[in-house]
Amino acid sequence: MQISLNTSHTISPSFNPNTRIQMETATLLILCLLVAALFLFKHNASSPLWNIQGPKSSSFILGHLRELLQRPAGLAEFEWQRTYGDVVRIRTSFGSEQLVVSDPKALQHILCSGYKWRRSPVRREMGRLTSGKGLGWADGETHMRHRKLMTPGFRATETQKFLPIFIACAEAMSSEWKKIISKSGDQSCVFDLTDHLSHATLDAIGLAAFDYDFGSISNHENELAKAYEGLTAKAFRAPSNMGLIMLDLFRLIPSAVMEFMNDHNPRLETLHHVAHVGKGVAKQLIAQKVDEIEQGTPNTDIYTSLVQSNLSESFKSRLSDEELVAQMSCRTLLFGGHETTTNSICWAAYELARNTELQDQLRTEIKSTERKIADRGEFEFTLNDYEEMPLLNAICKETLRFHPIALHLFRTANEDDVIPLSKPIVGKTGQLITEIPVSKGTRIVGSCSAYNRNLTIFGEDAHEFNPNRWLEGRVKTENNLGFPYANLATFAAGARSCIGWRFAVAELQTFIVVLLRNFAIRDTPKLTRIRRESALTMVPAIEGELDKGTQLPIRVYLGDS
Ligand code: HEM
Repeated sequence: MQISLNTSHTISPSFNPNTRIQMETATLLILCLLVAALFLFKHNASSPLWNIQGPKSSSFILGHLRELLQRPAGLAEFEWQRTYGDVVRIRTSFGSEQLVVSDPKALQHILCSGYKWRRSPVRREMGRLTSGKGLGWADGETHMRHRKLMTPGFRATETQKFLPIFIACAEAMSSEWKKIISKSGDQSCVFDLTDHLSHATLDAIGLAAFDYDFGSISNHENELAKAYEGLTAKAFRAPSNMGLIMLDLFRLIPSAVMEFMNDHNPRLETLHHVAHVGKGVAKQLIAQKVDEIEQGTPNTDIYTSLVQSNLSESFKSRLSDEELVAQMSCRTLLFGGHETTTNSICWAAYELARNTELQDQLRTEIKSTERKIADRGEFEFTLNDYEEMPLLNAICKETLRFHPIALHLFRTANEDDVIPLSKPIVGKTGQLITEIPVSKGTRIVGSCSAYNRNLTIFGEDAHEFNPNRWLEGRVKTENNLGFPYANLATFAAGARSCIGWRFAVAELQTFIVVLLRNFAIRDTPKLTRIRRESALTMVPAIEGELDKGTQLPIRVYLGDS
């Protein structure tokens, strides 16, 4: 996840107080960075990680940051994993070091250690920028308090209640498509799925999480929906080299200074605007929910559940109004639950569009389940029906394995620790290393994409998209290391694992079912140039057209052929 920190904007010659604040901020920043670089240089001279192997870096200033964050998603990690094993030492800015970890036991140890390993300060700051001081920002005790209050809204029983919303949103998008296709003359149209799905999933999260109707499938005028339009493309994109260095060194700057600089950074105006509009809507919603609860007519949305559990907590454990507002703003629920599902559905559609045989097999499974539902006198799918559809589940699992949209989990050791390994790695001295002692402050990046290609767990063909591995029972799940879904790292694990994973899986299942019962989807020539781009989430883009942002052009036919 990166914030674009392009520094090429021009400074107006006319003096004004804002300009002075910006210049002072820039000077302060440069000074801080110089001191930081000097500190790092001295600090890294004697590293306890000296025996861990990793690639040579061609740049002292940038280390491997470009390979990790500017190349197509996952490629560098796959190469490093193949060459050096499941723990690799890389360089970041000014010779600093970081471990890239895809070893299952090591990841489980780090992610499930309570708060022994913390989210990095820069990632927390991103959480604050996108959602205020909500769950994504909170740490330690505060995080535990936020998480406890939010959990009831995400249980399996709640997810079942959201299914009609997901179906309605997917059907509304399909109706729009049918209208457009019927006017086209040849029974088919090319749709950019990133755009259409983004509207449909925004409506779904709005209704399920807040009982708030963005109505964005048919109407693009809602202020909050407009603020969200293309947010990832506008605010988050692959950072420049300078952006990479600053992101890496920000960890050495006191958080109050970092917050001040970001709050006054005109480049982050889009995020400030979204936060401002989101806060206004959140305040209205809190008042409405409290009112409904007091009248004895509470809704079933996630936010009502949060306000309800908050009211029932002892005063000391309650969230403040500011914290409740933060849960509503973008990252916490809207961001957490919008772009993530949009892109996962896109990747499933991409795979299905390129494999018509698989698509036909799945359509047969959908039709046979529809007959079963009709036989019991009902009309719509339930979570149980999805559960009993082996191919649907295999495709969802394989999509989430092969295309994990949250690529990296950044963590910093909060105390000295020893990381255990599932499989020894060979040290620089040729010795086998079975555990890695690390000191407080050690930084790791957990690689979801590399873990999800682990040959021992997922099979020798782990680098191929093949749903059959799940149908044939070839995936090792018996030693599940705490990952919430299918032994995949896609939703992380432990105290900070994805709170919305059930929601995400049910929404993915629903959109696939509704798409295939209404349409046949097919490849377009541009799909041969698809690139997995690392923005805030892993998004589809077209090689040679990266400046156009996210794109997934798919040909859609009415009916099933
Ligand atoms: C396919 C879809 C999704 C994927 C792959 C995904 C993945 C993740 C991952 C990897 C994390 C941990 C990030 C870290 O610790 O650095 C996370 C956290 C989170 N996710 Fe998701 N997510 C998805 C959908 C959702 C949905 C639908 C919601 C809400 C409706 C949601 C809400 C959250 C929240 C609130 C957190 C922060 C949890 C905490 O810090 O305690 N996510 N997600």
